[in-house]
Amino acid sequence: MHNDSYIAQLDGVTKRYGQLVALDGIDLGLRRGELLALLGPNGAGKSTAIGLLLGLHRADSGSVSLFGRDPQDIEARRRIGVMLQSAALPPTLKVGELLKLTASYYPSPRDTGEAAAMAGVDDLLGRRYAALSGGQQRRVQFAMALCGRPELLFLDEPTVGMDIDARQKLWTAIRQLVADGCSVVLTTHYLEEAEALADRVCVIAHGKVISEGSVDALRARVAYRRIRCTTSLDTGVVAAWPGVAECHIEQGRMFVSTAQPENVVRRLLAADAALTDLEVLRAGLAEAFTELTRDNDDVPVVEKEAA
Ligand SMILES: Nc1ncnc2c1ncn2[C@@H]1O[C@H](COP(=O)(O)OP(=O)(O)OP(=O)(O)O)[C@@H](O)[C@H]1O
Repeated sequence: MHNDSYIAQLDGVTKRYGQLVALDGIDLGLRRGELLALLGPNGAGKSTAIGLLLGLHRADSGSVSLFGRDPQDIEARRRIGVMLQSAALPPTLKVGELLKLTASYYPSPRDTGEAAAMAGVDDLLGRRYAALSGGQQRRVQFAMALCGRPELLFLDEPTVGMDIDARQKLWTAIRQLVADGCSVVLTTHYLEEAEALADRVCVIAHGKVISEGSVDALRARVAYRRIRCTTSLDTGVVAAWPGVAECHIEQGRMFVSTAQPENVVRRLLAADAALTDLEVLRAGLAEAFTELTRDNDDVPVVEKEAA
């Protein structure tokens, strides 16, 4: 059902490409001022969801709205900034020219120098876009997304190809934008990115939302804890203990996954009096994601009846 508190919404949306059902009656809403991360395996439907909200595709059924309007409405489109996975940009233009051109499409654009500084590309303004590295091009695309002073930013895998420093700087810029009231829809395969930035996470698999909530709420759905320690015990022996789901050695330390951490810790200490560096860790988003999507693997996406 349409909800006025959402600034972007998919309401019972189905989208097919031929017989392939990319989105299967999906409901998705974004509230003003929040950063919503869309997670999901390859082909889950994340980019299709964004494409519908941008008016690039039309839904086969259900309704799509952007600021309460049709996403193809120019009034709605002027309020957004977009960074898609692939951008075909005129190769001969310099970065400064690209930013000026982008800003010219908007009624009250951001100063291009400010957009460039926010994206960390102020030293690239005189360079030809086509001659930049992949990571530099991504940062320029981010600067372009900021040119219109957007109220809502769509970032589709924004940090792919960026080095650690560039990624950290982009995260800082995104946090600042959200602190200033900008809403963000982010897709990412880097779970630490969602963990670092998202107010809310929506896990999509096979065109459906399979889980939704805060990072903490998703983590809490995972019963397992991770025990980490330095021990001479054999992984095969520990793996066979009751309640142990998995056991391996990483960089000289043993990692044990278990839903019964107290019992396993007692047994570890009893079995190895020389055990050190003991830590019990809660599950990360990575474990939650793996657990959530595991049951959805290998489900065919093709609808039984042709559209
Ligand atoms: N233009 C298209 N024509 C045909 N099929 C498409 C098209 N675009 C997407 N699909 C299919 O729709 C499904 C959803 O694709 P989509 O790109 O939305 O997934 P995604 O979650 O963004 O994946 P990724 O993480 O790989 O980017 C996939 O099975 C994909 O092959």
